[in-house]
Amino acid sequence: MPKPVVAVPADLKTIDGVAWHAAQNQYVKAALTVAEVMSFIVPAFEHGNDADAILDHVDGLLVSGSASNVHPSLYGRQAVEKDGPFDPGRDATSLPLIRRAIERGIPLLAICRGLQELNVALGGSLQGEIQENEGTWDHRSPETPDRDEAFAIRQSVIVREGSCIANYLGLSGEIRVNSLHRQAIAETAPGLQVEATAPDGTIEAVSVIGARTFACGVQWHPEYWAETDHPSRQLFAAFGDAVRAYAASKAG
Ligand SMILES: N[C@@H](CCC(=O)NCCCC(=O)O)C(=O)O
Repeated sequence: MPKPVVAVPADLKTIDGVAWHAAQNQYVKAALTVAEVMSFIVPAFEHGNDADAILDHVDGLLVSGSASNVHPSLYGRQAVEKDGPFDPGRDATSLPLIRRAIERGIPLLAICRGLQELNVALGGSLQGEIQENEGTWDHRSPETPDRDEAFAIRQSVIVREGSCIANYLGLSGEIRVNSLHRQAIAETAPGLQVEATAPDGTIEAVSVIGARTFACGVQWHPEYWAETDHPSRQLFAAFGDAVRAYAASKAG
């Protein structure tokens, strides 16, 4: 069977004054080396993308992290300056892909911003600057130019017993993860169940209730240490297995 392909929504970024549709290497590399799937980077157009036309040609959907934030208007709030930076093209591409992948039973792994997009796509809401809330940790990365340091594994997360994530990891209870976010789920979407939380109560993982296949979002970054960190590797390997199963089912 040919190597399966997953869609990866790009970010729309300006690099040296030029607009690029780009995905970070760490996500597509983990997809290739650990999930053993290829990535099809989807341009982040605000108008004109056809989610079904894209999903007809792939076997999974991998929604990556990004320093940009989902626009608050998508979950019923007025945007204020500190809610940015925004990427409306990414929002307009990811949310329809997420909804249709779930409806069509196509495997979905959503990471960090991707978990936030999953929650908004299904009708939930987000909160910003969570570190300013009383009793909430600072989940942002340390100020450092060193990416390994920024993505260092440094935070506890409690995986709920009997959850999908626990099944994929082969364990429940405390795991250690990295953390690079200042937003988090406020209201969990109706179709999602909480799979893991940080000791400060921050939601760290969700899954789609009744999903026909792998359909999870995590607030941490399993892609970054996917080759060396056990829970990270387990998650990407399980996603890859679900993608291969879906591809095989399409082949009939
Ligand atoms: N912007 C959102 C989501 C955070 C996120 O996806 N972080 C990824 C790390 C950014 C990078 O690659 O440098 C939030 O802040 O909650």
